[in-house]
Parts: sequence; structure tokens; C-alpha cells
Amino acid sequence: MEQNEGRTPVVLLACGSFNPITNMHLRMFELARDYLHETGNYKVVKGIISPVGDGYKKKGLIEAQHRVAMATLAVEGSDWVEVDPWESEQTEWVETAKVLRHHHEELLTVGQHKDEVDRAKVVKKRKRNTSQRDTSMQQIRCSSRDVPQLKLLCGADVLESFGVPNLWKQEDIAEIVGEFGVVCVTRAGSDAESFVYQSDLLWEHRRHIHIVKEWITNEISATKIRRALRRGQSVRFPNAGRVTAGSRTT
Ligand SMILES: Nc1ncnc2c1ncn2[C@@H]1O[C@H](COP(=O)(O)OP(=O)(O)OP(=O)(O)O)[C@@H](O)[C@H]1O
Ligand SMILES: NC(=O)c1ccc[n+]([C@@H]2O[C@H](COP(=O)(O)O)[C@@H](O)[C@H]2O)c1
Ligand SMILES: [Zn+2]
Repeated sequence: MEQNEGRTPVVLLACGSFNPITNMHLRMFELARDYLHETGNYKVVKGIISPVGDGYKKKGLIEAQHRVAMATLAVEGSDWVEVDPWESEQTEWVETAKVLRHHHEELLTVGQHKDEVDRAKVVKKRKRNTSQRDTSMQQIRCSSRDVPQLKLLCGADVLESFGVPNLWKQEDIAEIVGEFGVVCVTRAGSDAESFVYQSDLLWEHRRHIHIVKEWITNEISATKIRRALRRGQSVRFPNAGRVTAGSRTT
């Protein structure tokens, strides 16, 4: 039997400043994909990096075109993660729920187009052989189910920011965790599990919140990279990686 048969296709969307992109941003995708595949229920078909637009106006944020260019170079070595500039091209800051909606619509459009192509093929085939009608119609129905689920990929600090007063609309949080789902990678200084436990809303949707444990901790952040660059320090080979829980290297 085909290994991926019956698995739900998933697209992972990571929103953020990527100011600049770091190894850990790319690693997040690998961790999330491994995790979802190990559940046996999902097949990750694509990863999307969506750099925030200049309208976000975060202190020290460099122009979107440069962040997009750096991210594009960074994903050159990946055959499944890509950079999508749509969010970065909007003049106003776009809330994350809206970014998810935009990409969901894109996936539906691609799915619809695929359905139309399939339907046209079936109609053509039916004209040739009417006995194949039932099987072919079944194929059309199957293709609509091929539209991947879209999930937000983030680090635990972003999940915890759901609790910052007035930062996120409650209805957006409900939509993100309830309608889309979240894959959250652990990060030093954040405790995603207890955050979910403490929030009634997140607890209600806990089955849509996948927490992925990164054992090889890497405390890299774009803030630290910017700081090092400001100070003229090297940013090569950031964090050699170490195993948590006090285990010794062998
Ligand atoms: N070391 C890390 N571990 C886990 N998640 C991370 C890590 N670094 C970044 N992320 C996640 O990547 C996404 C994009 O993050 P962002 O662009 O803010 O990077 P950052 O390193 O946190 O930058 P800054 O320090 O400027 O906030 C967020 O979901 C964030 O949680
Ligand atoms: N209400 C919202 O939708 C909301 C609030 C805060 C941050 N965000 C997003 O989270 C990400 C955070 O990135 P930074 O950690 O770099 O600030 C950005 O993509 C930003 O757009 C969304
Ligand atoms: Zn950040």
C-alpha cells in the first residue's frame, strides 16, 4: 500500500519578521514535518515563509524586500519550503488570521482548478467510454479532498504572545487554533504546554495545537544576530547545538 495513502495533506505557514532569517526558522519546518509524519495522519506537502510587511513597524525592522531576498536565498537548499512575498507586499500590516485566510483561499483556488481539469478529463473520457462513469466521478470527488489543510507554524514565544493583552483579537485566536490549527516548536524561555493548559480557549482546541519538542536546543534569535552585527561580531556558525536534560555528548 502507498505509504501516504489516507494521510491528510498539510501546508505549514510561518509568519514573522525574519529580520534576518536564521537557521532555527528553517529547522522549525523540518521539526514540524518530522513530527506530523510520525503521527501517521499527515503528509506535509509544502512550507511557506511569510515575512511581515513594513507596516508592522517593529523597531529595527529592515525593508521587506531585503528580508524577502535573504529568506529566498536561505530556502534555496530546500525542496519543500518557499518564501511567499504576498504579506510583505501589503502596505498595511496584515493580521496573522488574515494571512492564513489568504493562503487558504489560494489553496482552494488551486484545488478548484485541479478539479476543473479533472472534470474536463472525465467528461472527455466519458464520451469515449460510458461504462467508466462511476469510477471517474469518484475520482473527481477524491480530488476535492486533496486540498491541503493549512496550519500556522510558530515558536512557543508566539503562542505565548496570544496572552499579551490587546495584541491578538480573541476571535482571531479562536479562528487560528479552531479552524486552521497550530504547530508550535518549543523555545527557551517559553512553556507552551502550561500556556495551553492555563488558557480555556487553547485548552478547548488542544487537539489542534501540536507542540513539537526540540531536543537540540538552539537559542538563536534574529535579535541576537542583529546585536552581534551591530557590534561588528561574527555571526558564522551560531550555536553549535546541545542536547537538553543534561545529557553528555558521546
Ligand atoms: N530559536 C527558535 N526556536 C523556536 N522558534 C523560533 C526560534 N527562532 C524563531 N522562532 C520562531 O520563528 C518565527 C518567526 O520568528 P521571528 O522572525 O520573530 O524570529 P526571532 O528570531 O524571534 O526574531 P526577533 O528576535 O526579531 O523577534 C516565530 O514563530 C518564532 O517563534
Ligand atoms: N494580532 C495578530 O494577528 C498578531 C499580533 C502580534 C504578532 N503577530 C504576528 O506574529 C509575528 C511575530 O513576529 P515578531 O516576533 O518578529 O514580532 C508577525 O508575523 C506578526 O504579524 C500577529
Ligand atoms: Zn520573534
